[in-house]
Amino acid sequence: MANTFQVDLRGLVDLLSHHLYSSPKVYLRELLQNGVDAVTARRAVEPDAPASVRLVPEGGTLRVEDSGIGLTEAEVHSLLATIGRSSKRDGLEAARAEFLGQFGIGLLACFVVAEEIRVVSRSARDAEAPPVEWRARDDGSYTVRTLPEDARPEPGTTVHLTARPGAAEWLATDRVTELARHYGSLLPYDVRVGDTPVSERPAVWERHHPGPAARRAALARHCRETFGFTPLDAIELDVPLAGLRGVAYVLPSAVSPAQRGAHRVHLKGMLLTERADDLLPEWAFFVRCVLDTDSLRPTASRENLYADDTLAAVRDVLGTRIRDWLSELAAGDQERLAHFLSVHHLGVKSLARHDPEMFAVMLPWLPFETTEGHLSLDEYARRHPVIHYTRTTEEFRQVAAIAAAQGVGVVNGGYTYDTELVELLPRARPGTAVAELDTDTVTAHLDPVDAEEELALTAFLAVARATLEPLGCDVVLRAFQPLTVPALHLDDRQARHERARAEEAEAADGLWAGILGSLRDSRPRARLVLNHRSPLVHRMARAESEELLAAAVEALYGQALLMSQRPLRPADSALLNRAFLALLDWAVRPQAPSDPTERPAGEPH
Ligand SMILES: Nc1ncnc2c1ncn2[C@@H]1O[C@H](COP(=O)(O)OP(=O)(O)OP(=O)(O)O)[C@@H](O)[C@H]1O
Repeated sequence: MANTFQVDLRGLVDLLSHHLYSSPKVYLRELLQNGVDAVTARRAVEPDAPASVRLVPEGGTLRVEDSGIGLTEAEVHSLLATIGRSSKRDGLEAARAEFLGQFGIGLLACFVVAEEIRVVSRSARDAEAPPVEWRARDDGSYTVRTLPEDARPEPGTTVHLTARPGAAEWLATDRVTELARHYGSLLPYDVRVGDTPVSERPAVWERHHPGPAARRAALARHCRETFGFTPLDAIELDVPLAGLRGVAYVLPSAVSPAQRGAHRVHLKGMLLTERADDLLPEWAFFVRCVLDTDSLRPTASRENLYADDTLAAVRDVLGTRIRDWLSELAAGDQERLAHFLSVHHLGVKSLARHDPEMFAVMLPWLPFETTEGHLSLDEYARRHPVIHYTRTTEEFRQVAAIAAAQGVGVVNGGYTYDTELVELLPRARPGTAVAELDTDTVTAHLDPVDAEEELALTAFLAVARATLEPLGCDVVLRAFQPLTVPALHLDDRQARHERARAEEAEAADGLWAGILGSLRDSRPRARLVLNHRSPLVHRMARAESEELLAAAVEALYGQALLMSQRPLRPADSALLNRAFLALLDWAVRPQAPSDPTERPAGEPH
């Protein structure tokens, strides 16, 4: 046997009125919306009918009067008293699109602030129908009665709210005015609180301005009032197919790409949400939009947009519009573009990753850190047949100065998106070559040292190799600029990764240790490149004490490691400590006394 659900009315009313919405303030939006929809419905059959919604707050009560379609007694029973029933859903899709409401639950939001809702209505459709009164309490009970003719002579509806204890502030004049302006500033009808108009139509983007400069100033003012910042620029949005108009304001300072924009969306004039975060593609995080549309659908709480195909299509169109604006800047107003990029290059880079056309358009303008300063990749490609890049900033810092001194240009790919973009370059600019900079490339660009000269340093090199062997570091001799750098520590990311893996496996167990032992020699190793042009290296090579030499080599290794800005392993820190103390000791150690009778100071006679 099929049964039907039992509904606990009190629980349902509580759920819909208290838990669906994020704040009590939405009660006012629901009332405004019902009034506006009722006027729309009446004008559909009676185009010249008055179109007004008036809110009258008075000592803990609020009255909302509209000149809309009104209701008959039968409609009151069917529409007001049936949760989930809506007159706005029954018609054709096209007629439905005219209304703001659709779910049949909006009126219940009033129970957040009121303990009783009283509706007095008179139908515009049926001239014979008397006024009717519906009184509902938050326990789910209601009464209906007809009223005498003069209780409401004109068609339309009046909703009376009586504040629940503790909620009177929501019905106070100031609050009602503030909320009515907040939600209703773009509504198409005459909306007033008392006698004060709420509407600010036409919207700033629909107004006529004497010239482009005046228009720009008006938009900037609007942005300050709406969002509290002066925009870098205003991108006008006009998508007739989606019945959408508005503005995207460009933020004057950089924001994190992860922070999704909070956009203001009006639906047929009514403010739907101030926090729409799905309206634009992710990369467009550098703008804040305000717009009015009649095609997007709200969620039931009406505080966000329903993620349907229309929203996806609108997102694409708005993304294209912002992209076109960027291309227009690149083609016509490079000063403004440069200013924009100095703040938002990260957003544009993010966009360029997935948009080859945008990448090509922006290539002459997007800045990258290179060994020759901040340059565009186009400029850089003109100077260097091969664009070398590092994947991390740390690698860049390590080799940049040295590579630059040898004439090898390097781009720092360590910043967000940069490696990805450099790797895309050959596609956007066929004929350019890019290559990741590795230790072999760097070493290959350092001048080899004459065999004879190297031979003269054999003893020194042997001590250096023996000293650094336990640290897994090879020693090679090269000649390079600048002279002030005595040694260079080179260590590929990949090499480090391999080594860490091998060390880990080695520590694991006997079987692995055996297998890996046979591979030990093939492990990639770090490299200390000694600079044959460095006077310091030569002085070290002449040191007579092997003990001093070993300490000096360790110090050189430690200094090169510090210069590479890489995190130190415990063994490296220990070595630095040891080398520093050894050199200190050497420096302050008393020289061998020339006169055997001379005693070091402080020693007792
Ligand atoms: N001021 C009004 N004038 C005429 N009819 C009204 C008025 N307010 C409400 N109604 C009728 O009551 C029905 C239910 O209203 P309610 O606000 O609960 O839902 P809705 O507006 O249809 O949809 P939503 O839940 O999306 O707001 C409406 O569909 C409408 O037919």
